[in-house]
Amino acid sequence: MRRKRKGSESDACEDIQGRSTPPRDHDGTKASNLTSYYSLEDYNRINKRCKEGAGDEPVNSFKSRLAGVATAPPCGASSSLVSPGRGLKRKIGCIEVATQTGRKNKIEDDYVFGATLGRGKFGSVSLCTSRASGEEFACKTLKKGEETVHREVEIMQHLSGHPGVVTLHAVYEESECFHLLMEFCSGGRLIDQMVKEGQYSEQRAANIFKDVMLVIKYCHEMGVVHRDIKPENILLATSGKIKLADFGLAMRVSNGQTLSGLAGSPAYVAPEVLQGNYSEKVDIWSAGVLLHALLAGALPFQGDSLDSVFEAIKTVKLDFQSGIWDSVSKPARDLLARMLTRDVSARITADEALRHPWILFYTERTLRSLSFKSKLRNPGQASELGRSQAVGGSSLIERSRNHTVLDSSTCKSEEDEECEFVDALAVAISHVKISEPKRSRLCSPTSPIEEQCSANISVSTLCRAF
Ligand SMILES: Nc1ncnc2c1ncn2[C@@H]1O[C@H](COP(=O)(O)OP(=O)(O)OP(=O)(O)O)[C@@H](O)[C@H]1O
Repeated sequence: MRRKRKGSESDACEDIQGRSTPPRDHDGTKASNLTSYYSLEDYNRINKRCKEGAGDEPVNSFKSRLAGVATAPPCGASSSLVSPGRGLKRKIGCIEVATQTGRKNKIEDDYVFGATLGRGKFGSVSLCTSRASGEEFACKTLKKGEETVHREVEIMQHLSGHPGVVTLHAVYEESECFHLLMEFCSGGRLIDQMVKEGQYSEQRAANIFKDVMLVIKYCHEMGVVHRDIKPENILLATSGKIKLADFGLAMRVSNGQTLSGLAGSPAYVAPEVLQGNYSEKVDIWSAGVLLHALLAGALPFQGDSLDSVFEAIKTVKLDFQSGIWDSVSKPARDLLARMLTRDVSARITADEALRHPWILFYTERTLRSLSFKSKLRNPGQASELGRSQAVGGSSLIERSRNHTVLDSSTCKSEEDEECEFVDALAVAISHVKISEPKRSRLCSPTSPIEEQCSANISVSTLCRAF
């Protein structure tokens, strides 16, 4: 499975058993113990090694790398567990012509390498510029020998074309490595924006979240479970639109098939992953953690060590009724509760999340359609009306918190279609049942998590949280 990360295995072993201070990131800055510094595979492998004692098997042996490998069905007929020696060439047979073109050339013949954009577990990502067109790309260089490399390439190719997925343009093969030439996302990572900006307004959170759910829905429809949804893996295009990246842990599944094996990032991992048998719903849980972070400015499940984070994921009862949640609308909290439920069958699907009243209310299409109708009706008043609707939008949610329906007399005309539409939406939202999570969905209740009681989440809290 995944390669050994920074630091030695023995350091990590001590660290996991009694760590109170977070490890240092590759650039020397202190990383939070909730960053995804250790992947679950690292944890699984290190824990196993801690139990078995050092020296049982070489760290990078195939078996040790498989310690965290999901026993998912293979990625298409061509991706069954072939011997690594057969390499990408065999796999590339299922990859479209466009990505094969580079294989004949050396990447340096076609592109000039620039600054390093980031480093991950598998390798580094650099900016590179096309010699022919001057166009910029991101190039991920991966050392050979990892089965996941093949899977990542194949899945990226399988998903390429969707506006929410980082496009894979070409793959160059060298004796030691593969270069994945991808679209360059100049806006950086969502996590960095979140740390900088802190808590998001509901409207902003809903718009980002909707795009995330659209791409998750697409992945699931395409039979792909990402397994590592987190803001570190959500990049921003120049346009500001989100792009899902890093398919290194993604797996293809066919209808009804389940996955097993520890995979993901600790703070975002679904409880059923820790239990060992799971489905695409794990992406919904992780997206719920992301939504929590956007709205509250902090992660829902925290702890001083990986074990305590996992314990929180399995047992903490989230309390959306007080503290910071007083200033968050009930529909938003309702959506969160439906995503962060431990009862997998009760957890909503990506499609259901996209049809949730909170998303419908806040997202661009709804607001744009209102404003468009206004323009058609009364061009002179269009912008004014658009403004008042946008303002009315937040008060509407505000009112729905108190189960009050927008009073149509506040609008200019009773027959005004926009008012009817807004009212209908208000009714829908005010009828959203914000039920307490069912007892059966919860593990033994513990005290509500601390950050939910803190109304003022500062950037420093965020830095710690992430
Ligand atoms: N298309 C891209 N455009 C711009 N930057 C990118 C792009 N792809 C990756 N990066 C940068 O490189 C970093 C590492 O990339 P990526 O997450 O794909 O690698 P990885 O080895 O799989 O990482 P991880 O350790 O998180 O699993 C990203 O966090 C991001 O900062």
